[in-house]
Amino acid sequence: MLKINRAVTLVWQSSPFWTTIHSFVAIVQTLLPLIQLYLIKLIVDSIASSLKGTSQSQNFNHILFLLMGTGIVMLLTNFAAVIAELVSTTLSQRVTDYMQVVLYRKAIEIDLESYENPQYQDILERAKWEAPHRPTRMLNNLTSIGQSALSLIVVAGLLITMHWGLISILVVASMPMMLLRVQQSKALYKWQRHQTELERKANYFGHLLLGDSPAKEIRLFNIGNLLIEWVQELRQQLLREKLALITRQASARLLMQGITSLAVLAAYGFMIEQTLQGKFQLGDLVLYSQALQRGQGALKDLIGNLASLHENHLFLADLYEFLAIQPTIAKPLHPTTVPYPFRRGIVFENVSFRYQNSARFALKQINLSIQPGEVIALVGENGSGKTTLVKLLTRLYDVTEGRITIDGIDIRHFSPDDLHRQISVIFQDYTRYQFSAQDNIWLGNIELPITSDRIVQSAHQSGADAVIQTLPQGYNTLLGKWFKGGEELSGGQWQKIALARAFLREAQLVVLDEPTSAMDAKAEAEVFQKFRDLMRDRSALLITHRLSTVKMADRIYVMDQGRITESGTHDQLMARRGTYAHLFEIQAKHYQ
Ligand SMILES: Nc1ncnc2c1ncn2[C@@H]1O[C@H](COP(=O)(O)OP(=O)(O)OP(=O)(O)O)[C@@H](O)[C@H]1O
Repeated sequence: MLKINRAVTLVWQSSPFWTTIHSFVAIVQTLLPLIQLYLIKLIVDSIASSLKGTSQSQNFNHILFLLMGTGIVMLLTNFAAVIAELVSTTLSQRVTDYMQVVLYRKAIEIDLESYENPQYQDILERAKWEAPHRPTRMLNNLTSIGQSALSLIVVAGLLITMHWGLISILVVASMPMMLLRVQQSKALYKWQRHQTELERKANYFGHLLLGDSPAKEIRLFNIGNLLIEWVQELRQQLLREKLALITRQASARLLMQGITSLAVLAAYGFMIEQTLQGKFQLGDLVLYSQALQRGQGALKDLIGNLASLHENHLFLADLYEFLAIQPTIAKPLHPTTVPYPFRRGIVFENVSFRYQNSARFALKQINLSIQPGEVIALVGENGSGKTTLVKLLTRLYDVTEGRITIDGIDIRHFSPDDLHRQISVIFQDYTRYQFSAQDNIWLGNIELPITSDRIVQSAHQSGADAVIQTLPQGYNTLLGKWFKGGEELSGGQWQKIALARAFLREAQLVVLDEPTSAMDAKAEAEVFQKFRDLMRDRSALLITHRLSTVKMADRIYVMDQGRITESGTHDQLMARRGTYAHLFEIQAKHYQ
């Protein structure tokens, strides 16, 4: 019941106006056929009294009047059906749009960790399927249930005047069907839930075959047909299972329908027998058989809608399951403000970290400090834990052991939004927004006006300005190839744009996780010269495999298998003749 309330609330929240109109039209649609039925009864009565011979012309006028009334009701019924369709389309679109926003809002609140969990992906996938249409369907079920129930009450009142047994036969004969439908809804839900991962896999193939980023590899490795074969197998498996289920369900329904039809036939037989015995007039027979027909229709609708309500209610549980996910990265109730400016800076104290579902620690006993104004570099082999360290610093994940502090305060005491305002990060898998060049940079600090001079300034600092100047509409040029008129950039050019976005943030710490890997050597040297100037009063954390860049850092930390194995300036590390010196010499040799 609670879930039904929630569904109706969601529909109401999406549009109170259209929900009211929808309910009003539904009431009108219920009443009209009943009025029509009543008018027919009056017509039959008048004909009967006319046949008895009392005042035929007066009766004829009366019948004509009733007939006109019936015509108007029929017209109104058609009109109401058209309006109902219009209202229903509008309302369901409003609900779909509203539910999308509800989903988006929840998705941006959930921990990053959830995205790496297949179970979460299943919940998200089901919520995506169900959210847009289930609440409207439930509302429609509820209105139809109300309509059928009202029709049934009126029809039952009529049938009882003939014989109480008629309505009882109808109701009892429908019970098995009702139970069957509920049981079938459960089976369908269970099957669909079970299929989520398979369905998601099939969708993944769609992403590979239709997406723009895999398109190059699919052509060059010539694997398109193979992927199509794989997805066809998956789809066939899904179809086979679904067909088996719906065939089983349809056969069971057919059997039940047979039982109900037999009961209705018996009721008709009873009515004919009563009329033949002279207990009822022919008009009564017409009225009662119409009532029985409508009653049967209403009962069928009622059962169908109750079963469907049950089914929608089961499926909505998936949406509620998604909406109930709470971020584990707790926001403090009374957050401390992030110090401005940093005085002592950032310190990692014995930090260890293990990803959920992972047996080994990605970071072990990390001790590291970044003082105000310092440029720190992190170097190390692939998988040594550099990016993980940044994820902890920005609280995309929380440490497993130890703590990270800013000016001695544990970062868990800050609100994540406040922390993110002070730490600007560009990851190696930064986003290429298919928006204008200006928007791409402005998204780094939306608190600034979109026309701010700082956008161009940041673009200068990252080298993006020179790229943007060559574009047809300068800063207004749409980037990427997804939309008409878009200009595609090279990898290095996109990186410059991403860097400008990071610079715009005016954060006290800028973190660049392999920011220049796609840039040419000249561009990289220029960026870092500007970067040093820019960082005069701010701190920076650089992650890079190019050790020529690392030389400029105030302190370098070398990571290996989740641990810091060396630290110091370039000269100190070279003098130490450890891993860093070894790596540096290997790279230097390539340039000689
Ligand atoms: N989401 C994750 N779930 C589980 N393990 C992860 C996850 N992300 C990374 N790891 C593991 O953590 C370790 C450190 O990964 P990380 O991405 O921090 O390395 P990195 O030093 O940044 O590597 P690279 O130089 O290749 O970018 C690796 O062993 C990796 O397999």
